[in-house]
Amino acid sequence: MLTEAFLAGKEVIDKLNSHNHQAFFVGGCVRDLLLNREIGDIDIATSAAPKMVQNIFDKVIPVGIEHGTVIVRHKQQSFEVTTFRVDGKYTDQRHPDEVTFVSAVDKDLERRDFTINALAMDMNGKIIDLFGGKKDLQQKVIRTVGDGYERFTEDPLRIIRAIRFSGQLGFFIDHDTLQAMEQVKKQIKNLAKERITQEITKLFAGSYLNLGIDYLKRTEIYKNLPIIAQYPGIIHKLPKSLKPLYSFGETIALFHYIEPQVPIINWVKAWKCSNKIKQEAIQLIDALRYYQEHQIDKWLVYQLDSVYYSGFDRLISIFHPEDYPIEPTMKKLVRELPIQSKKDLALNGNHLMEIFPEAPKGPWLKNTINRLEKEVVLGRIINTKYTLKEWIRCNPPEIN
Ligand SMILES: Nc1ccn([C@@H]2O[C@H](COP(=O)(O)OP(=O)(O)OP(=O)(O)O)[C@@H](O)[C@H]2O)c(=O)n1
Ligand SMILES: [Mg+2]
Repeated sequence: MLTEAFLAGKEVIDKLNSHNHQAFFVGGCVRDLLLNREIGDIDIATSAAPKMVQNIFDKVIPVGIEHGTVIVRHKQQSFEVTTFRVDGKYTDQRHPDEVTFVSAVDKDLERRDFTINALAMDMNGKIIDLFGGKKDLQQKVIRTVGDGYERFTEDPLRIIRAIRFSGQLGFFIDHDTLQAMEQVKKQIKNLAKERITQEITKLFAGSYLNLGIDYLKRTEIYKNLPIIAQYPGIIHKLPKSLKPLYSFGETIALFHYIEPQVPIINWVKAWKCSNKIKQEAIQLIDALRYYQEHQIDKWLVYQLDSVYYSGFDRLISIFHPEDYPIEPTMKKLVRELPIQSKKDLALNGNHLMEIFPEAPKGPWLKNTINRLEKEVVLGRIINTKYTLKEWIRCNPPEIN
């Protein structure tokens, strides 16, 4: 079934064709269409040079003209349109030193990583399959296009991509391909860390991640990954049957929970993660630790940002499978919370200073508010000025 995005993509291809240019769907979108999987981004390869593409369409964003790539906006969708190309040598293993644009799709497909990613499809749904990609899709095999050693030295990220695809699709890696991966694996160290993080994020979100992790172990490719290279025991401590984790913050929390010796901040720095991922990992770990001592309660759901509830539940499924799923309980508890934040407390710092007029300002103010907050959230005291004042009189703060 062609999605709306595909139908809009067909119109882009149709328009290029009507200007006498060849154009095809290529890469992951063709693979995923044939596998009946949800389609991510749609890539189009064309014989038209980037300048021509810019002339043909109204809305074109020149994201990587030097590599022949522009983004065409059509019907509110984005299409990465790339001119057929043959890459030159890769001195930095990331950007080819030169890109030669060619007029045929064959050469373009030849430079791609795996047979299952080297399929092209024209606007009538006719597939161009020069390397047995369809057969490999049927047989569930990941195999390089041509010589594996060459493909992996061109871009060693492809080694991790092979493992990522096995974890996403449940495919086995062809024997020669696997050998070539082992030959080139040391070069993974030279890759930009963000690129590795992107692929490993997709691996851990894969439905068959245990297969991918098995490959990481068997090939010892994990010895070339940030942090894991220095703590090789970590990978072996991973639970045997993991469930997919949909964000890298969850994955960091998983690793930190099984190996607390490595601080979260070290993961974040070594894997070049965003602040958002860092916050997510910290919140999830705090919640897991609290859960270990107290189980689920209102304080846990109050402290944990609700966007992380399902991630927390996924970690519970790993570490406390008998308690899974816990998200419904969390959602029920959050609806019953007496307050949503500190601001809702019936007493604030100014009130506290009125109660203790002699006391100087200091950390005691914040500490007292925090204690009140927890008592109220846990339902041990009612959130009224009177009861909070009474509680303070019975539990006078240490003024500091
Ligand atoms: N190191 C790489 C990265 C990409 N490609 C080619 O570029 C296509 C698009 O790359 P990308 O979007 O990164 O991967 P997809 O295969 O599309 O997977 P996803 O669904 O995750 O986007 C791939 O299918 C593959 O043909 C490649 O040959 N070598
Ligand atoms: Mg893609």
